[in-house]
Amino acid sequence: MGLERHSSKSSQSSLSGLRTVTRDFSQNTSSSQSGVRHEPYDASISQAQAKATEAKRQRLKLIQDALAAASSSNSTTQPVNTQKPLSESRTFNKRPSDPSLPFGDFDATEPPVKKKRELPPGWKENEAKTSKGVVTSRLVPGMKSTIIQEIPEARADTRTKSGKVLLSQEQTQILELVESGKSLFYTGSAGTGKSVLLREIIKTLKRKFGKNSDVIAITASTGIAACNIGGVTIHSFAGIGLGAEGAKELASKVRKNKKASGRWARTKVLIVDEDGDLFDKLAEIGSILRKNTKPFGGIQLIVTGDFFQLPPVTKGSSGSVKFAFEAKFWPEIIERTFNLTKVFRQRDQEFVDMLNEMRFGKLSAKSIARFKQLSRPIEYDDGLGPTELFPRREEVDRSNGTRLLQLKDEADVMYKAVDSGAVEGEQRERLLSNFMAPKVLNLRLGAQVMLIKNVDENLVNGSTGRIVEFRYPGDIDDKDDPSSKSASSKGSSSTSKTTKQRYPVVEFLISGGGRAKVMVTPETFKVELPSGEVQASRTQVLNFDARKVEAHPKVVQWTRTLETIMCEEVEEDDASWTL
Ligand SMILES: Nc1ncnc2c1ncn2[C@@H]1O[C@H](COP(=O)(O)OP(=O)(O)OP(=O)(O)O)[C@@H](O)[C@H]1O
Repeated sequence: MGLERHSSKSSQSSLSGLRTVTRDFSQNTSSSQSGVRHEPYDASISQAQAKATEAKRQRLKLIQDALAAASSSNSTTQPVNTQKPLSESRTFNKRPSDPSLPFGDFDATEPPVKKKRELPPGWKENEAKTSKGVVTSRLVPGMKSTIIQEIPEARADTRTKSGKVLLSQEQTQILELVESGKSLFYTGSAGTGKSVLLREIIKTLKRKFGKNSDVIAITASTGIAACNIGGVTIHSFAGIGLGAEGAKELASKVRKNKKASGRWARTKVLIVDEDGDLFDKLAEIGSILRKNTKPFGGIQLIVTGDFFQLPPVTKGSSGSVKFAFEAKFWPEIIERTFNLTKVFRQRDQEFVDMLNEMRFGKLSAKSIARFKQLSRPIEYDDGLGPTELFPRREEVDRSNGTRLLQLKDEADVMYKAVDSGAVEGEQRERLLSNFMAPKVLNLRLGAQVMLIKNVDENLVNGSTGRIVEFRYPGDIDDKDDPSSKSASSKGSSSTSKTTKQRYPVVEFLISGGGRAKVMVTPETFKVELPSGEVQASRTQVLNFDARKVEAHPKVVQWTRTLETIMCEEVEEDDASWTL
């Protein structure tokens, strides 16, 4: 069972005073009572029993009266009844007490009404605020007891019983400004709840516009980011393809596209998640198409993201970076810019400070020493080393190359990608250079590899494994080994048995434990227009993953201009704060 029983001091103390009265009904003499055993009649015994029963009844009546009096003078005292889940007996629980409970008519000669442990609809998770945080009680299906867990607010699920998110003050203020129609930008370091706030913004706007919620355009700069927020890429929304042409040219192109021009016409709020490059172009296109001189044609704009985490991709090594906040129209349209400061993800202030220093690219001597302390050889027992992340592709390639050379078995097996697409020449190369799949991939027996496309629920983008052999397609369908299969999302039929090429057979660690031996065959990666036209595609086998992380001096400078919302929430244990 993956659930622990937490019994923190505070939860115990709030239960003090709660007692269990065990009533023994085996002594019941009432003949009308079903289930009573009938003994042979003995008058003397019967008389004594009747006396004892009467005395007991009197005593219990006194107790009952005393309890009733206590109850009326203190409304938070709960009935002494063990039929209810523990959590319901907590004095801070605002749920009304169950009127069907036999408190007022307590009769020791009557067995208690057998009550099924029933929870009101929606009582899966009931939260009550205490001075220390949020108390969450869960009834775990299949378990008899209620798990009571005290979670500090910062770690608690953000949702209340009604499905509402408990936003912090700064998140709430931004949400209110959005609702009032302001165009704004908000950022914040990792874990400050940007995504949580964005989801609430989207929900609130959908409520605001009701049936007309198609006036809200939710976009992100990458497909993955768009997927996460239920949106589309900004390119797809705008209908500008690659967006390489000038604003006027793009506007006339969009005008010919009914769907795209319709989107521009009806949109009232545009949500942009981490986009920099296209800002001015889109601002102009919007104003041309909507015949409104304001940037974006007067559309309300909500921009979010963290420029420290993901600056715009530069064009070529000498290309200068242009952030959205440097755009010509930025000051004209973005009325307020905010920095979220409350960190929800980490509670350790020292760690938050270290991460924050790292974010700004300025580590103190103390933090450097602490990071060095953390450095140690990594132990792993699954035969797979930890994945290394590098900010630059060149560094990834260099590291992969070195690792390959360290493997003494066999020579490299080389895989050349097959490229195609509607665009050609330099433009296609530029598109392809952003792909995870490389043009040429060298592999070797024993190499550790990572899947870069989802195959099924166990083999997903990011699954790691080791090459155990190279084989020709068809050889892998080993009937004696059910774990063997082909890692093509289209199945092994996409590669002919007569192919001269051998492919790597990788032993992957699969989610939920276990391993699977898989032949990895070519997959196609592509960039498509909303119309479905493939701009560029590459068919290739495997490569490592790497995330680019860089701090940029322009962002450091600009961040100083952001507004922070002064909060009164100063609960010590709650969360950490950052600049
Ligand atoms: N108001 C809140 N109350 C409690 N927890 C919250 C709140 N807002 C966010 N969180 C929690 O904090 C964590 C980080 O939130 P989120 O992923 O939205 O941060 P982020 O700023 O988008 O992070 P990143 O920049 O790393 O993507 C999540 O576990 C989330 O549930």
